[in-house]
Amino acid sequence: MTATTIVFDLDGTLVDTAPDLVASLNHTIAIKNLAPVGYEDLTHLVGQGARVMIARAFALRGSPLADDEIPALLDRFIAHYAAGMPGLSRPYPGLVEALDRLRDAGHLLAVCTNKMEGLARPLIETLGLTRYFTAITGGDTFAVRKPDAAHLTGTIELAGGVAHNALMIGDSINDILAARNAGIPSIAVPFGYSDVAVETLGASTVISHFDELTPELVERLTTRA
Ligand SMILES: O=C(O)COP(=O)(O)O
Ligand SMILES: [Mg+2]
Repeated sequence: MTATTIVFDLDGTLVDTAPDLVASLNHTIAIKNLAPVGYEDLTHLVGQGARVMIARAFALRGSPLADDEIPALLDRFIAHYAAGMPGLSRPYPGLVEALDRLRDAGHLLAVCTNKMEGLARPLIETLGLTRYFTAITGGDTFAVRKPDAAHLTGTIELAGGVAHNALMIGDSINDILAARNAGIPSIAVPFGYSDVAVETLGASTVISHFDELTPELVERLTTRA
């Protein structure tokens, strides 16, 4: 079996970060006395990094931000989120076993997230997962981010792999589109933060638990006819 680069999205795929994202977002919008957002709002807010999430939350509460207000609020979010890490965030069930299994099969593992790299790395570190990944890139690592193919292909290259033998696993349209834009097969997971049913995202397949993520599945999805 040849080494495939298996690239994971972070928020809603590797780790259930929702409680901490919501808490830090509510800490941020509380500065203008806005009503807190809930988990059900998160699927419409998350996906393009903290800056966009903050802007969307203020707009959702009827108080859209001027561009020059965003940097200070982003700092407020980052300080709160970084101080609480890992908070209530936990890897999804079966993840660690799947990472062990895939690594033992000789595959390269990487993270490609639209979260800022400076938040993604310490989160992965505090959860004890850094050692699995040969590359971790964020929404601000390159000039572009998911769904741009170059974020994904740049991650694969940093991981020491090749785009023609790679697989993307994610919870949202940005992940599946980035894979499609790069000509890479993809797996969608339904336990994350998609605002639509993951079956409609156009992934190569859907798995509902990491127990299903086996070397055999990787082989099947990456072997070209
Ligand atoms: O933090 C975000 O907005 C998105 O993060 P993800 O790309 O890991 O899902
Ligand atoms: Mg995600």
